[in-house]
Amino acid sequence: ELFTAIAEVEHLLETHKRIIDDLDHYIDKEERRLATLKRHLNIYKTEHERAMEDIPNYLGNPINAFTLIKRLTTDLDHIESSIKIGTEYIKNITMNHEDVKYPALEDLTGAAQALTRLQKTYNLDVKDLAEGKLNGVAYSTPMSAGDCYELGRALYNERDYINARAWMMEALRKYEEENVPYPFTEVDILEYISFSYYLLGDTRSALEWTNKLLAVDPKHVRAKGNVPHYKKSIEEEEARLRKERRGETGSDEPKEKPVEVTETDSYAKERSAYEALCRGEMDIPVAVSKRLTCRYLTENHPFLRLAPIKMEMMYLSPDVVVFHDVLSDGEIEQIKRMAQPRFKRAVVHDPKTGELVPAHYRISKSSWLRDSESETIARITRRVSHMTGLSMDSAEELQVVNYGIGGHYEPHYDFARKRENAFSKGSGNRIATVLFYMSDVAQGGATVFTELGLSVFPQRRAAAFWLNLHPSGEGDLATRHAACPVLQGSKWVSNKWIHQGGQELLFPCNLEYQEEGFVRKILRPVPKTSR
Ligand SMILES: O=C(O)CCC(=O)C(=O)O
Ligand SMILES: [Fe+2]
Repeated sequence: ELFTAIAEVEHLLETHKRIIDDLDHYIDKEERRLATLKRHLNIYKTEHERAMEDIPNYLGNPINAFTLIKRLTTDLDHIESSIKIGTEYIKNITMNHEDVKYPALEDLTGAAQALTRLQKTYNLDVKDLAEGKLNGVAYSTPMSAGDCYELGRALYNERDYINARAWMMEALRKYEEENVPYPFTEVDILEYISFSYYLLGDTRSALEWTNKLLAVDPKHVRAKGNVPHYKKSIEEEEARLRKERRGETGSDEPKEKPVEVTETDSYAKERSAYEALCRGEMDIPVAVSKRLTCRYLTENHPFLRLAPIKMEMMYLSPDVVVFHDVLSDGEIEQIKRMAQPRFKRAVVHDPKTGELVPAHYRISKSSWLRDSESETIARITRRVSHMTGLSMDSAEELQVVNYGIGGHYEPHYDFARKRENAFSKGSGNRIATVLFYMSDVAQGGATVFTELGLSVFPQRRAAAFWLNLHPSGEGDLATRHAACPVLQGSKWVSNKWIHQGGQELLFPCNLEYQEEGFVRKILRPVPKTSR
């Protein structure tokens, strides 16, 4: 599960370095198969140097992270099998190094899925990505035919035939250009392309590509076997179409079904808003934006008179606020140092079993820090109280999160929707969220509010704040939000979730819905007369 946090992928560079050393030694001893080995070694070396120049920037690039994992999984298998020739020394590279971490095939799949997620969310062109370009600008080393093939294979095994086909097409193009020996052949690529077409229901194209395959290898048994099968299903399809054109539908069903709004429709609508927001393509309504202001917050606590907090309104009703420069660089480094050794892959509640399980829609690693562990953490909790005017009596510990390769968290609410979950700890539901940004993110990684049409891009040292509940205590559905996939960079955040318990006197509940200026009211704005 290395792929679920970029900070963990960094360990692989040590492993990466070991492999370089071993291979170097081996080449001194053995001259056979030198061509293949040297090619691999050169890639490892160049990439490693590039990585060492600026590790966070290098690993923050998901293509680099993918190819790094690939070099340490499937490429390594190929290396091992191509150098079997009597060298006990190098036979088991992976066995000699028990002290370093190796990625597993699951990491390769995770990284491949991440690339597809990024490609879909940010409308990236497969060809550009394969060339190592992002929005036309150089982004990473161009991918090789082998990289594209391995990515296509991982996607095929995940049954993502559309993307598998797109990457296999790139593999084919590069294979023809590169002219280097690979453990797979052009025929293998052609076979993946035709199977993908077939499985996508495009039998004509499947047949066309099978014929291309047979032109290269006329004896290919599986391909020869498939041709009559494809032809038959094309004929059947044509017969059905002819029949339909003659008006013989063969059933009494009405031709046009009534339009219903289904769950899938609302899912698709949210999905497209989510992706557009991630790309920063949506603006909030002018009626809201023209009323947005910034000011210094000085009133919540006497301490703020000495150190006012810069407060920027991002949305009104429900209010979303960003406080600027509320963490220091030293605090951020200390939080990361404390959190990382305890990282666990993020889990979500399985609504069926109620158990905590890893999920593809939340790719990150996280851990929890208590106030009692360090004065820094306790100070940050006090600052949250000053910032928000809320009691920390029932707040959760500080949750520290690092996102993985293409890491994200799909649209969700922070409050518990089931009564039994909302009151399980006796402290009530999560009334408010303070989300600290502990890194800038070069590209992607916005926090987006799908109901509001609001994108908040991370700014190191800032914190976003909003209330999740109406004054009545009911969850505010307008607070639905998500963390967009990280396109470039390593995104670190921490969450402080504040509960209802302890706010009773500060902030009495009533039966109203989230009213105008709810957050602004808690933050006790300067009275109008003094403005
Ligand atoms: O990382 C983000 O931008 C949002 C994270 C989030 O919503 C959560 O952890 O609940
Ligand atoms: Fe959240």
